Amino acid sequence: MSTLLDISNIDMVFDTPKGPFTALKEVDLQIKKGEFISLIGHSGCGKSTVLNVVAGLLQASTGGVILNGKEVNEPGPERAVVFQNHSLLPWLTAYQNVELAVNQVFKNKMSAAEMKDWIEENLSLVHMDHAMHKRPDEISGGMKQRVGIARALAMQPEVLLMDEPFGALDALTRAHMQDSLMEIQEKLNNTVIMITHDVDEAVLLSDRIVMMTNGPAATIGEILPVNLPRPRERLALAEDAEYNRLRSAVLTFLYEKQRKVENFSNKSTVVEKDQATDVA
Ligand SMILES: Nc1ncnc2c1ncn2[C@@H]1O[C@H](COP(=O)(O)OP(=O)(O)OP(=O)(O)O)[C@@H](O)[C@H]1O
Repeated sequence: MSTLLDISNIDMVFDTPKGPFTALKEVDLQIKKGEFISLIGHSGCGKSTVLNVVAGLLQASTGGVILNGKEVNEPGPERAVVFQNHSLLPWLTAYQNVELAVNQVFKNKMSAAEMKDWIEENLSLVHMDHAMHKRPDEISGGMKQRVGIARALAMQPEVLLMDEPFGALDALTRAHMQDSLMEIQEKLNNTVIMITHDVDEAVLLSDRIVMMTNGPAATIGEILPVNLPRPRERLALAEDAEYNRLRSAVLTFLYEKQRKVENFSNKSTVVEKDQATDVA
């Protein structure tokens, strides 16, 4: 299959008071339609910078991003972003938050009745149809993230960009959200780039895991294809030899090949291999 999104040889240099800072160096990645890509790497390596360049929120210093043959240089609804913190408008209901995005994209293309059906369809896809007339302060963190995902999906983006979408959720809610996302993915075959710090989440959800080296001048260190059959079921996978091999490969990359020395109160500490599966 041909490339949908071409992240072509990106360098990102930020101007800082101390002079130019090279955050990314020669980041090159081609993504096919329907692929689920995870970006993983230690804190500060440049994952959000990559995502922001694809979103059109940042302009690369060298190289660029091509989506469907067109260069990306500003934000657009064909690249919807889901952030860690839902970013819903607090005075609007779940329905109205999704409506705002749908209006932006489909105003002259759908009738009022079609728009209503479409909004409701997307809210039901994320299992939020029962609470669609509630405001963000009346629903849980997980529910807010569901609305954020519905809002992004309702724009029918060509690429869904997710920056640690479940990072602020408790483990159980997070597992539910991962299952929902796999279910949606199976139905819609979205093209997704997701930043995560969670090794299990990366293996469970991805077709490929893109592992980034530490900055400055961070780049793609290794790409791990995940060929586990779908649908994937977390309990069965816990015992699966291939799942565990992939999980170990990511951990080895992060904690051996890209071992990171942290400075806590003037004391150097190395984040050890078996400490956790959440990347520091
Ligand atoms: N606007 C900016 N100006 C200067 N430096 C920046 C800017 N944005 C990011 N950086 C630097 O670029 C590097 C990469 O940052 P980025 O936020 O992309 O990392 P990250 O991998 O997403 O981190 P985290 O996992 O902690 O969210 C960091 O060293 C950061 O301090």
